[in-house]
Amino acid sequence: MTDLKDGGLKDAGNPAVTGGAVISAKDLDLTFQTNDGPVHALKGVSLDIEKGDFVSFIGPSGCGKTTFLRCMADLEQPTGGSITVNGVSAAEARAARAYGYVFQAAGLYPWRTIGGNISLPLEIMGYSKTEQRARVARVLELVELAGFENKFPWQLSGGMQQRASIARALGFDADILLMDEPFGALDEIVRDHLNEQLLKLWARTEKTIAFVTHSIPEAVYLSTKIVVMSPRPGRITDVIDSPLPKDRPLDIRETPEFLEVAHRVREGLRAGHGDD
Ligand SMILES: Nc1ncnc2c1ncn2[C@@H]1O[C@H](COP(=O)(O)OP(=O)(O)OP(=O)(O)O)[C@@H](O)[C@H]1O
Repeated sequence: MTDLKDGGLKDAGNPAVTGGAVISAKDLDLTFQTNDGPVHALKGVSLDIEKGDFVSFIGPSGCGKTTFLRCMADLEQPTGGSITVNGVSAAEARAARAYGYVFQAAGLYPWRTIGGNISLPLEIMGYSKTEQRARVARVLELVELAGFENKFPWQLSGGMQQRASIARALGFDADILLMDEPFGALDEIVRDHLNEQLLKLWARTEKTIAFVTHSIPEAVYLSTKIVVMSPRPGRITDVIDSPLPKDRPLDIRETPEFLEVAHRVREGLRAGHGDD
């Protein structure tokens, strides 16, 4: 399922971001043609994601969150509107390896060690062995998996495997990380811990992150901006700029500010349902 070319990150400097949005969608539409007729997945979706933003997408199942992320990654072609990534088309950004993509399932090759999995895209891109080793060590340290390089995926817990998959997506130093429900399959305690680690990683690396989730607390805890989507055809019904400080201990989730944002997200989800 995981295409490593898609999970890779580009090497050269980012193209043409000169102050504008890192990701900019304008009036995006996507209709899939299926045997059962057209499926209208996205309708009139417009959004700007600025450099350094942590943007979460939340909405009911089938509302087009993954489809939108895949449009950013040039893995789906919109049937209307436009999208730019780093100031160029999604296709050009993909060719320049502008982003790392983390899937819901870690998608690690069981016959390769953790280090081997992380270095695979680097190998494909022709990095020297020395450079590969240095990069693997650096990203493993970033996801707090230093020392696990020679383990095989099955020797790691689900949460550790997901961290390894994040490390793989960090290998090329792209400034954009696209994450599709990376922690959806994990239990709550592990998820809390990974949420904390992801925030630290984001603060350290200053990446721009687009993150799909079903969890209101996860969206509110992680994001600088929360995008609420409606049931199909997926539209954006609310964009909430988080008032929470960047530094967020887990117990911030019990503060009135946090609960207020969570309430607004919940209301947005309800209102979206009401439109149908
Ligand atoms: N390749 C495809 N061909 C046909 N229909 C598709 C395709 N990909 C997605 N869809 C449909 O488009 C709609 C949006 O799907 P998408 O996966 O983007 O939703 P989602 O919000 O990410 O859902 P979930 O939260 O369940 O993962 C769904 O109705 C889905 O069945």
